[in-house]
Amino acid sequence: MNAAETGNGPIRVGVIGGRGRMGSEVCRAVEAAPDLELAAVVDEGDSLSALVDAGTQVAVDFTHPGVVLDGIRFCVEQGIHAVVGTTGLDEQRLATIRGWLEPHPDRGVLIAPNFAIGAVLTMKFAEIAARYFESAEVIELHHPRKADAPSGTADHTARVIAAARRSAGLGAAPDATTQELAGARGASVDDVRVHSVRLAGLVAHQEVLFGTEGETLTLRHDSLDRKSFMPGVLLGVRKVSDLPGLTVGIEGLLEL
Ligand SMILES: NC(=O)c1ccc[n+]([C@@H]2O[C@H](COP(=O)([O-])OP(=O)(O)OC[C@H]3O[C@@H](n4cnc5c(N)ncnc54)[C@H](O)[C@@H]3O)[C@@H](O)[C@H]2O)c1
Ligand SMILES: O=C(O)C1=N[C@H](C(=O)O)CCC1
Repeated sequence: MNAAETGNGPIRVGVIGGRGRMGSEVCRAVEAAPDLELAAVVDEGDSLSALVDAGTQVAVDFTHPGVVLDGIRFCVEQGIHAVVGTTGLDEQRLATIRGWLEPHPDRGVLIAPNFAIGAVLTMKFAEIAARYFESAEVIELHHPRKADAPSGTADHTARVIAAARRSAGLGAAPDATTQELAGARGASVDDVRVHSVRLAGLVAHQEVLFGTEGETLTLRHDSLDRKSFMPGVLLGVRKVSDLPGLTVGIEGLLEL
């Protein structure tokens, strides 16, 4: 059987970054699922060929923005479907992945900035709300060992809001700031301000603030434990072989 086919038995899953915070949680979740089998665990210093040697059908990647493309390319070339949670994959990098997939129409790569159902819903609600408010800003709050800022989720949320504002014909949000200490107004992602907090004790949290004359709306999501990401990751592992090509986000799998 081609590795890209998952067949009827348990799906053989390999985890890239399997000794990290997310990767080790994924290993536990896969081991606890009767329809999945943990075939390989790969981390820094290990060869990706261990995935092939172990007959991996679906690889899950939670590594680092600096190395994630290597794992995805390896999987596509070796006929292994990939479920990717690692952040830092901008439009240019997504285009590169689409290029790798072109000669391999049977392979699936699913990339999601956030696998937690509440975070996915927050982004959906933000998309709905965006057209009704003059102002929108995003605050993301994470543990201090996080490598990237802003978070992939905040970046995605800001872009979703910006697109909804554009299609509703909204211009720039009101802001009279002319004098600013560098960074005081956060980063501008597609003209939406994004603020990053790094605080010991946190896991992954986000607030989306909307405001207009006389009212505000705040959407808040909290991942209090990395277990919150596991149902989404396992859903991706089970579905990715039915999703040839590149899929971004799990909202389509949840039928939102
Ligand atoms: N999509 C989501 O729902 C979601 C949720 C949480 C975290 N993340 C993202 O997942 C990524 C990992 O987060 P984390 O908190 O688990 O980080 P972490 O630092 O705890 O884990 C990363 C692991 O990758 C390993 N690694 C580094 N280079 C490697 C290589 N070349 N080959 C194999 N393994 C390698 C590291 O040794 C480490 O064990 C980050 O980009 C983070 O933003 C996404
Ligand atoms: O802990 C992290 O790192 C997280 N990264 C993702 C992001 O950047 O949005 C998802 C939430 C947790």
